[in-house]
Amino acid sequence: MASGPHPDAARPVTAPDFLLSRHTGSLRTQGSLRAFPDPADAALALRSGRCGLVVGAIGFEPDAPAALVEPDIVVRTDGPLEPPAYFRSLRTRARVVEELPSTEAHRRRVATAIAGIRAGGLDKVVLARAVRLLADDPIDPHAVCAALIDSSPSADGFLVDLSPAGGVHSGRILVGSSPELLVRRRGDVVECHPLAGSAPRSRDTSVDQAAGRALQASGKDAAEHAFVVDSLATALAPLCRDLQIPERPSLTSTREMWHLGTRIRGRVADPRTTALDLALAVHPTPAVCGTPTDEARRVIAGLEGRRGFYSGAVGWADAGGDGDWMVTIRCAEIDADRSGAIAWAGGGLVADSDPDDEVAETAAKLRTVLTALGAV
Ligand SMILES: C=C(O[C@@H]1C=C(C(=O)O)C=C[C@H]1O)C(=O)O
Repeated sequence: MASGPHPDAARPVTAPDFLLSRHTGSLRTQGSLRAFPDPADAALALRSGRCGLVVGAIGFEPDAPAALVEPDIVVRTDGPLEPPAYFRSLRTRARVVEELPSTEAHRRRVATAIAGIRAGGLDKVVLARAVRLLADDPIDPHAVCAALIDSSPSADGFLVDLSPAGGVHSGRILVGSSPELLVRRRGDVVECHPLAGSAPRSRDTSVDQAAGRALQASGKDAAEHAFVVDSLATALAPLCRDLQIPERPSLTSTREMWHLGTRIRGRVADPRTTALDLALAVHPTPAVCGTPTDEARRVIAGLEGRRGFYSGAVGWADAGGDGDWMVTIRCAEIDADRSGAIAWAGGGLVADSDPDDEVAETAAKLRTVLTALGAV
C-alpha cells in the first residue's frame, strides 16, 4: 500500500467497521452490541423492536453465515461520505497473482452454461470469476474504500468487517462500490434499481456513446434484464401496493460500465415489513443468480462452488423499517493479515450470449475494484 501518508493527518481512530456511502445518504458505525449470523434472527429482532439498527452483509447462499451486527456507535450523513484526507493520501499497490479460474476456464464454463440454457430448463444464469491479489505493503481497507468512493460518479462505496460471520471470515474486510440498489425503504416508500444487461465503456467518446446505444437496442440484453424485473415484481407483489414498474429499462453508467436499469417504486403494504425483510424476500435476484432461481443456484454451485459474500447484499435497516441494501458486486475481500485480497465479477448469460463478450464484460467489471487496489 502506502506511499507517503498525508504528513499532517494521522490515521483517524474513529475509522468505522461498517460504512455505506450513497448520494442519497450514508451511514458509518463502530462496534457491535450483538452479532446475527442468521439474517432471519436480525430481521426478527428489528421487527420486534428488540434491536434499533442492523448493519452489515449477507451472503449469496441462503445458508451462508451473515456478518450482521447491532452497532454500538452510529453516524448518519445526509449525502455521500467524504473520505478523510489520511485515507485519500494512501496509494494501494496490489497486483493480480492468480485467476480463479483462468480466463480460458471461465470462458469454457460460460460456453457450458450457454449450451445448458439452449438445451432447456434454465433461462438465465449469472457466472462469476475471481482474481487473487497480493501487495508488498499491508493493505489499508479504508484507503481502498476511499479510492472506491472517490472514483464512483455517485460516491458509492461500502466497507464491512466480516468478523461477525466467524470462522474463515474473521478479520476479513469486504470493500466495494456497487451501483445496484437491491432495495431501499424510507417511510412507506420502497424502491429498487435492478441492473442487468451491460457493456464496457470506452475512453473514446464516440465509441463509448455507440456502446451505450447498442446496449439500449440489444434484444439479448433486454431479455436478460426482463428476468430481473419480473422476479422483483413477483417477490414484491405480496409485500407492496401501488407497484410502479417502467415498461422499458433506461441506460445508466459507472465509470467502467453501461448498464440497463429499471427504477421500481411501491409502498409497503404492512409497515412492520422492514428494509431487511424486503431484502431477504427479493434476494438473490436474477441479476446475480438466474431464472429459475433454484436451477440457476445448482448450476452456479456446480461450476463455481460457494461464493460467500460476493453477490449477497450489504446495507442497514432500522427498527422503524427504513434501510438501504446494495447488491454486493464490484467488490473485494481483504485478507485478515492485509497481505492480499480477492476480487470478483460476473455476468448474466442467456441463450444468445457470446462467451468472448462475457469474458470481456467480467474484465471490465473487475476494473472498478482493481483500480482502487492499484492493480491496473
Ligand atoms: C454480477 C455482476 O453484475 C450484475 C450483472 C449484470 C449483467 O449481467 O449485465 C449487471 C449488473 C449486475 O446486476 C458483477 O458485477 O459481478
